[in-house]
Amino acid sequence: MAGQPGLLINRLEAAHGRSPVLTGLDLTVEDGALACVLGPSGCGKSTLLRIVAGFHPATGGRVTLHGRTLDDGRTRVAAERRHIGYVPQDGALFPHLTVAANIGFGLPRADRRERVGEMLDLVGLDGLADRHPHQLSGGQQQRVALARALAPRPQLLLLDEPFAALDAALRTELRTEIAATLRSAGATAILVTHDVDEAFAFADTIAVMRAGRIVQADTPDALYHRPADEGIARALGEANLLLAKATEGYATTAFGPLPLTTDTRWDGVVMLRPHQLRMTPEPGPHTVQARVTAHLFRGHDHRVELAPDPGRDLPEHLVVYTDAAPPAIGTQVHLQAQGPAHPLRTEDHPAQTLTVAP
Ligand SMILES: Nc1ncnc2c1ncn2[C@@H]1O[C@H](COP(=O)(O)OP(=O)(O)OP(=O)(O)O)[C@@H](O)[C@H]1O
Repeated sequence: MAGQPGLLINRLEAAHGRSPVLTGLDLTVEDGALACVLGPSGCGKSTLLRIVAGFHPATGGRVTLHGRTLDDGRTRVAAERRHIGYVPQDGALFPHLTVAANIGFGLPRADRRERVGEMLDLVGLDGLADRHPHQLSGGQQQRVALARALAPRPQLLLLDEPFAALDAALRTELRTEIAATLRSAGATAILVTHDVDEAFAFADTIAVMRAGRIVQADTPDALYHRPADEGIARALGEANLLLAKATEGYATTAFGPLPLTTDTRWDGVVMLRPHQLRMTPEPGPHTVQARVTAHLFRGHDHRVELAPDPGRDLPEHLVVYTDAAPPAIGTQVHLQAQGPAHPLRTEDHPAQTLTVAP
């Protein structure tokens, strides 16, 4: 049932040989939710999925699916008895079997034909049932892999960077399409990726992973606008960090007083995302003068890098995203900030919360 915790992972620990990989990882995925674990290469994402799937043992903690303990570091339910589907990076289809036989593999004979038909329909591959994997495009192969994983009606589907081998355009198309397919099937799924765009396109919940732990899990919107620290802020996108002094109800910055995302009084660093800064030709109240140092057309917008005038407690570079064509490199402009600014812990500025408003 949607809203009920389907998968519960508590204090999970795991190692490869003597090297610890997961060091007390917590994650909850509600039934019917599409969750994404986002983290850099090597942080332990695949290991996490492999433990949930039953291919790798936990050394501590607990993995529970619908109240049933799958692994508590001592006893483990066998992978084939977990009712969990797994789609690896390369799809791993059986090369000598047709598409239909790949999807129907392991299904009870009685409803195999019907279920294969449903799955082909779901992933939009009607008419390709008799082909072999080598006669399919990369995207079609991944759709077959998804259909094969969904065919036995798993309680949970695990996707390990399933779009990594595809080119950029196909990746974008397929991740949106597969998210829609999973939603229409009411599936509960976890996708692991190091690609933030993929996480945004796919997930209801993003869990940011760092060095064997989940450091923050929330909706994409909440994570983007209210990350807990600088590392999480940068994992979700570009960020402008400013020094701020706490004032009643506001943070005083080089851009003047800005409202905060929380009702905390905050002395330290605050974050503004690039779309919260605006370039104007004329100075105005609380504007900061800056010189355009670089710009990049990205199709949907322009990314502009600017060097603010020194001596204002600002970073060397600020980043602005704008729909309008940017001024030439070297042009002096004035920057205006739009709140709310978000208080952020950073390594250099472990900022202090002064008081929390009642
Ligand atoms: N079979 C293995 N034997 C020994 N060490 C391993 C093994 N598999 C993974 N590791 C190590 O465990 C750590 C986590 O690996 P894992 O594959 O889980 O990370 P990941 O976040 O999925 O990385 P990527 O995004 O590159 O796939 C890495 O340091 C890796 O080198």
